Amino acid sequence: MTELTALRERVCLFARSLYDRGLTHGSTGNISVRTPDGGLLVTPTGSSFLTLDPARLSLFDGALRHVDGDAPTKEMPLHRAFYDTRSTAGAIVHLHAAHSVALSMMPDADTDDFLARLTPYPVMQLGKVKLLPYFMPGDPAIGDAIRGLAGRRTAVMLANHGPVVAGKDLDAAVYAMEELEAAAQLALMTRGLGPKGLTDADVTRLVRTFDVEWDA
Ligand SMILES: O=C(CO)COP(=O)(O)O
Ligand SMILES: [Zn+2]
Repeated sequence: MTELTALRERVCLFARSLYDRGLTHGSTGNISVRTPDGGLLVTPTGSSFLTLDPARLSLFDGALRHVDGDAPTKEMPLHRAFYDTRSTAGAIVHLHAAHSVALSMMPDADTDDFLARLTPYPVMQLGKVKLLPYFMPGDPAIGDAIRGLAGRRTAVMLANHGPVVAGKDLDAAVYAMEELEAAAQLALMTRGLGPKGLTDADVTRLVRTFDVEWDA
């Protein structure tokens, strides 16, 4: 099996797993991943994570021209913006994950630091998550907003829509996305109950120990 064939299957495996756990639904969500030759493998627009066909994923060459497979996600501007501003990005995952979306609509949401610091892994895998305003799905302005962050954030939350996470590879992007959604769920579960979160000293230690990119 070639590296590209294995990557096609891994995209579909993760997509199916995310779908099966209700982390996105219907034909929502999209994934892109760098190919060994510097191109991209992207989930097709209108496709469901339940039934992705590895052979029909959209393939882009190193010059990011569409060369094979179905038409790509309409969120290409968003994916491109992350790759253009974060040289370390090897994969991008976007979902319509319910707890994150619910938290994005709270009137007191912190737009610069979306997730309360309740547990260590979101700090370690996401750093600070920026809450961006609502845009229509597919609006190129989402890409402009991500470019405006100049590569300082690994994850953004699109208000009333869904999270987007960049990772060094597909596994890292998926795991970090799972942390984002789990952290949003914990924030909602403990909302109004005065949970004892991590201290600033705990966060500083995590950032230093795990070499977290921290946009102060
Ligand atoms: O989540 C989505 C839009 O934001 C899904 O769109 P696509 O089917 O074009 O990937
Ligand atoms: Zn979406």
